[in-house]
Amino acid sequence: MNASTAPVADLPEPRRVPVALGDRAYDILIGEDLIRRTGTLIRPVLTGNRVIVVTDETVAGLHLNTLTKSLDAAGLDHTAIVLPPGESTKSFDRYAGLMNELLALGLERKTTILAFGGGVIGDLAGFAAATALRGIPFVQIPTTLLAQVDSSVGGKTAINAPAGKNLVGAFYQPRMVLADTGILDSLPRRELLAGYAEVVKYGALGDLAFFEWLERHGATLIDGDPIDECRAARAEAVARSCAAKAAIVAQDEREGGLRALLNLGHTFGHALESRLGYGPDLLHGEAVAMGMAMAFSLSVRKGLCSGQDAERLNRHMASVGLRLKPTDIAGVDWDVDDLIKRMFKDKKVEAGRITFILARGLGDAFITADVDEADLRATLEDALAD
Ligand SMILES: NC(=O)c1ccc[n+]([C@@H]2O[C@H](COP(=O)([O-])OP(=O)(O)OC[C@H]3O[C@@H](n4cnc5c(N)ncnc54)[C@H](O)[C@@H]3O)[C@@H](O)[C@H]2O)c1
Ligand SMILES: O=C(O)C(=O)C[C@@H](O)[C@H](O)[C@H](O)COP(=O)(O)O
Ligand SMILES: [Zn+2]
Repeated sequence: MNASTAPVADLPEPRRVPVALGDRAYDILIGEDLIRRTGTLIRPVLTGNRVIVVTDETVAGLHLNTLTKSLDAAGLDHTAIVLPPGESTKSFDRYAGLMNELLALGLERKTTILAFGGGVIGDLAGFAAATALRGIPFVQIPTTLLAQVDSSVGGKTAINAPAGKNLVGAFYQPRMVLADTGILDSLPRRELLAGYAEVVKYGALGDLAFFEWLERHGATLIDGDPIDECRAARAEAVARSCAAKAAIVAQDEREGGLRALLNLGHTFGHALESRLGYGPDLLHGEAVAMGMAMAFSLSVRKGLCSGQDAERLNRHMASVGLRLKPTDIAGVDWDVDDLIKRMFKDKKVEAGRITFILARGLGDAFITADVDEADLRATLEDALAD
């Protein structure tokens, strides 16, 4: 019997990846058909009987009914707040609107927020949970590949500011993460690809064997053919990515050092996103792919990494359809000085120096502030050349 029609009682146990954070520890549950079981699965981490689902219009249209049925079946009292989809929802205005709606619903300290959507919903609803009544519990139910492999794990919550990406936020851990890999079937290819960039990031930053696995299975994972292999590859990629992220977060929850490795590609990528005003022309994951290409290019320029490794990374990303250069986006007048200014808004700037994540090779990234402006400028000029 196909898993999606099997009685809930007959469904296999999800895989569990623990995030070992002492009194803030939690599990990431990964598998198919978890949305249908949400009520039962989250029960052990709820402190009360009431949940408020925060989601976006697209996810609500496709999947909210399945989720609310499972909450009903578990006897939970629930309400949903539905926001517009897209990066522009991670804004001061939407945050204020969401907080007012939550407060109007009369939430209490034992009310749990369920962040049901991609990284935008997870980051915004997580920040709302961190700040409502000085912190109420929340559960991440990520529905994009990007959110399942990255944003739902580790407790970074934030909104964007005109000055830069994720500049207003909090470290605030969820009580549980429920990653239903079957829900990725409805995700558009462009969004899958954007999430795939963050998957490649784990291989590129610290796990050459995982990168090699992605070279073999990436196309199947994205294109869904054959379907059984695709499902297995998606579940494996989510589990390996979550395990990689959990291992780093458990050692450095608040990015005192090591965690900055997870920012590979982001110092460049965030500057590109902010230049485009967080609009639909450049998704976060797409910016990360371009940013990783630039980070490796800078590493090669500094004589740290072989050109072959940088080419191999780019070849793999291009082979699945990821764009590698900002100039692949039509109609943007890029400016090197403007991008450098934006890079100085990065949260990793220390004593006026940008911190970079560079690489000695595939699977061997490291953190450094030792970059000359001339090398940075030349890297950006190269990336912006046609
Ligand atoms: N907190 C972190 O550690 C962290 C990590 C990585 C990225 N992020 C943030 O995550 C955000 C990007 O997240 P994203 O890529 O998930 O984008 P997103 O939340 O905008 O979702 C992408 C699109 O897919 C739609 N969608 C979601 N699930 C769907 C489904 N199952 N079927 C069909 N459509 C679906 C959404 O409505 C949206 O239009 C960025 O703001 C980024 O900064 C945060
Ligand atoms: O979890 C982390 O740490 C990351 O850096 C993951 C990134 O993929 C993510 O985009 C994160 O939001 C970027 O962090 P920021 O601190 O640069 O905003
Ligand atoms: Zn990211």
